[in-house]
Amino acid sequence: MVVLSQPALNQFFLLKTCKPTPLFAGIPVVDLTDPDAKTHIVNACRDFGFFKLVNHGVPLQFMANLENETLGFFKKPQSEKDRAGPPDPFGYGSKRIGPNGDVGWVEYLLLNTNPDVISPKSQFIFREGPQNFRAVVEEYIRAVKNMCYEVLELMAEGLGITQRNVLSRLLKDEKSDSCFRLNHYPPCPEVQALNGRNLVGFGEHTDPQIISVLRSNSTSGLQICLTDGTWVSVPPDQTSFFINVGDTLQVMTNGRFKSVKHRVLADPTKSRLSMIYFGGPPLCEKIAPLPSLMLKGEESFYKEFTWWEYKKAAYASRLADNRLGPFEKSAAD
Ligand SMILES: C=C1C[C@]23C[C@@]1(O)CC[C@H]2[C@@]12CC[C@H](O)[C@@](C)(C(=O)O1)[C@H]2[C@@H]3C(=O)O
Ligand SMILES: O=C(O)CCC(=O)C(=O)O
Ligand SMILES: [Fe+2]
Repeated sequence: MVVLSQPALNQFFLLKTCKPTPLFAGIPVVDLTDPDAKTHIVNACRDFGFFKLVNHGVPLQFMANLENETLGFFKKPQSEKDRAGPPDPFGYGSKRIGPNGDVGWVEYLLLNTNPDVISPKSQFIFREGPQNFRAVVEEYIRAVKNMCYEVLELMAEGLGITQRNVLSRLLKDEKSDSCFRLNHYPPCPEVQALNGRNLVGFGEHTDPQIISVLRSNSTSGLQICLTDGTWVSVPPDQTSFFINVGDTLQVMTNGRFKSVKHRVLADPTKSRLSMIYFGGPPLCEKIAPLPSLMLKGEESFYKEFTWWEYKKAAYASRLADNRLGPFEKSAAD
């Protein structure tokens, strides 16, 4: 990515004045090998929509392999990377996020997670990319998906649902509409001259899917919004995963879990690399509160919709929009 002068930064990127947010020590930590993991998962999803997962069983070597290969891709000349774009929705993108005018200090690759439906653009990326790229992406995704199924099965148990696979089956389905994102936030030395203002790497938003599984290098930048509206910085941990509740899981739990609002700020000196698996249901899946969770007489807070309908609306929205708003039932419904 090119270096921009300060006036150019001011013009092009959404800069916000915000107080420094110290690293937050209260992020819930779930140990996947803990016999009480299911309870901790449910409590964390209820109170934060977010948690850190340790002892997850995904080999650290898979993370390191993917990080190395990905850095190899982002180090290529801009003209070569651009040949893997635009991200419509899959492919290479730089500074522009989504189709509706959002921008950020980030470059990224968006990929489909289903190796059978690998898009021509992804094939191109893997053919032109670093030597081993496709192999390490697939190795990583396979391991993360399996770990994610376990998290969702523990979540169902923790919610008191007897059908353990009620959530995981949606991601295991061969038609699951999941995707994978590799984000690179180059260091931005100009940030230091911004008088306490921050440069947005990836603007505030919630993830539309069921669940997101994030791993980053040791550069901070990720922030989450707590239920009282305060933003806190997540201490990075390159050996762990961070799990986000997505909008779809909020609906499926009838609001018991809330999708977490999050964002990334650019760092003046260090580059951040993150890899995120977004687990979504099949396009035709009806999204509604899980019947096995609903108490007697409890009504859904949401109109019924399919994932395809929600996804279509999401891709017509701006990053910071409240995407679930139009799907909430009003008094008249
Ligand atoms: C501005 C946008 C980018 C996004 C599609 C959208 O119109 C609204 C949701 C955004 C988001 C956030 C989570 C994931 O990073 C993502 C891939 C997704 O599924 O929804 C992005 C979309 C994107 O970058 O295309
Ligand atoms: O890159 C990150 O750390 C988070 C990015 C993110 O929230 C997203 O891609 O949806
Ligand atoms: Fe996100």
